[in-house]
Amino acid sequence: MNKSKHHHRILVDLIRNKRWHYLGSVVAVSIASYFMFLVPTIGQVVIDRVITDPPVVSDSLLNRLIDWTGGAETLSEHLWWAGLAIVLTTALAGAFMYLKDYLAARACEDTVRDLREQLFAHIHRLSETYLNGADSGDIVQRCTSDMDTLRQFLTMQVMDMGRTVVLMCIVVPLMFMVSPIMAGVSLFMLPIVFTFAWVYFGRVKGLFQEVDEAEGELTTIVQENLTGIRVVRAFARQDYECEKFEQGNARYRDLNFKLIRMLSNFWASSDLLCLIQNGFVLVGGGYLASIGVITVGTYFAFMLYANMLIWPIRQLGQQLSEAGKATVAIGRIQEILDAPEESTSDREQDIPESVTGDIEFDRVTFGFDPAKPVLKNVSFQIKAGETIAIVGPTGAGKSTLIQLLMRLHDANEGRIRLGGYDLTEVSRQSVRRRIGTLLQEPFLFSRSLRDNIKFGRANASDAQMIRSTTDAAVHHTIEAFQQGYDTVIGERGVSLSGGQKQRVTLSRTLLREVPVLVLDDTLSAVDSNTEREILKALGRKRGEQTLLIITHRISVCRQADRVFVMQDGQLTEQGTHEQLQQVPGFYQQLWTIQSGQKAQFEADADAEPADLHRPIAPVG
Ligand SMILES: Nc1ncnc2c1ncn2[C@@H]1O[C@H](COP(=O)(O)OP(=O)(O)OP(=O)(O)O)[C@@H](O)[C@H]1O
Repeated sequence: MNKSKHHHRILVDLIRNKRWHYLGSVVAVSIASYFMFLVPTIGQVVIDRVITDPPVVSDSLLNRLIDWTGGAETLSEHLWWAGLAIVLTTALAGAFMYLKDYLAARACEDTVRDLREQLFAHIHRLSETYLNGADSGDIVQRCTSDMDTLRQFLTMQVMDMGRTVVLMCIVVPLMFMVSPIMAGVSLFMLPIVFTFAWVYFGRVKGLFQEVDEAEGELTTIVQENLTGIRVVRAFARQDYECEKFEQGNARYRDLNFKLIRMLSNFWASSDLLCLIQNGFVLVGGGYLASIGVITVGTYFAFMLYANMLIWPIRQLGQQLSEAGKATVAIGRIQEILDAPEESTSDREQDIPESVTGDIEFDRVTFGFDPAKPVLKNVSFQIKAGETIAIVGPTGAGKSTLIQLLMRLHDANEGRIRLGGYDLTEVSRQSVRRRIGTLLQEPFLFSRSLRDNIKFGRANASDAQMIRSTTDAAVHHTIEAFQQGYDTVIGERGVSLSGGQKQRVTLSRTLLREVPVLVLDDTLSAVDSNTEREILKALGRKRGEQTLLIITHRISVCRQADRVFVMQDGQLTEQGTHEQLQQVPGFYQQLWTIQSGQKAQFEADADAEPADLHRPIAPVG
């Protein structure tokens, strides 16, 4: 399908939901336009009947109204009636314009809100593969600045364009009915003004885009510097980053300056064109009135009609050519909406709350690129309540194994079962609700500690929350904060240390009381005392939950019922710590290195403290 047609269809679908509001605003603007047309007409009739000598009488509705109220004499005695009529008609035009603005704003804002919600919900359903490859800054830009471009287009430009078109459709035929020759004089510059604006803005469009891109680049620099400010400081690269920002900033200023210059040229030249049009009406109409082709009243009315149309037409040229910007924005939004969601099937049901923590991998093979498997024919069974430590070199596939268990991806081959349920036959959401995970990188929201901890179980009581923070060895730390659990933590929890963040996220996971708990290298960021406390707390729950701990530490493996060794996507060893340390292989090597390091550390610790201050013997 033609891409831009596809984009327009999305817009049409959204607008269709609010069609009555849009229709109402079109009706309102039509009525307002008619009243706006009526104002000069009242002036025209008054001039022709009361001021002109001899009076000019036509068969119009207004003339008949004057006759009905007592004729021109009565009107000249009560000229304020005409003034009042003009005020009332203007007020009615204003009221209908207000109604049109109200209905249109409601419709447009609702349309954009619907689209925003649709987009946000879709982002939550996007596939893991898409999210892994996506640039989050770009997605944020599409959800905010592109959405705003679209909002402005719908709420302002479309409405103004619609108003101009309706005005033209109503006023132009009426002008021709009043005086075809004056209509010709008043309108002949209109196509020129429109074309000038259209062509000019078509040419400036590229510059608009350049300004947008320069602004985007500047935003990216600021965003990156804020996120990575500690790295910049650590490498003492502030000057370099400031210089980079200055370059981008200067480019942005230069482009904006160029744009403003070009726009000033446009406004000045188009003003001139519009004034030439007014001049034609002034001179041409005056001449036609002087030779009696039109009445003085008609001359007066057309001076106002011409002004009513020429300025909006100038804007219309600009708006139409700028509509391209909105088309680009909706195209970019549509690209996200078209991105693949996590797959679901009709057979999927929710896994029951009471599911046990038995896990089975049955000849599972998986690769992000199926041609290059990351997990190769992995099989194992874990009984509910077992504690399993998973070790292996970096990149062996340990985290990927957990991602498959959580159905972030589906296996290319083989079956994975949780509590006997084949994961492909149950909904992803329900699987994730039954597994508590602690990721390598702790993430906290910029909310209070209470909100963060209760994130996975909003209805938990404070007592339950405190039990989980105590288990995670962080309760006393939180209590020491001035506002305790109500302490609001900065973006990504910057006011907490790495270990504290890790423990808060652990308490958040512990609070969920799920049959399976996964710690993905979580303990590496805490000191050995905290590790011991956490393991002790987890030990108290031993047998209640299946616990999978990805780790590099033998001290953790010793506490596990079994140890799995992953190497190059395969499960190469499994058994208890005691069994595996006897078998030559990866685990034995790990144990040898770490127990050797421990022995060395203990020997150093036992050494005479004076040794540290022993004078260094001269070399040679
Ligand atoms: N999203 C992804 N897309 C493509 N390849 C990936 C992706 N995530 C991981 N990989 C690759 O899959 C392999 C296994 O990665 P995984 O994160 O499972 O290793 P790991 O054993 O957990 O390593 P570590 O101990 O360093 O965390 C690696 O070669 C990695 O490069």
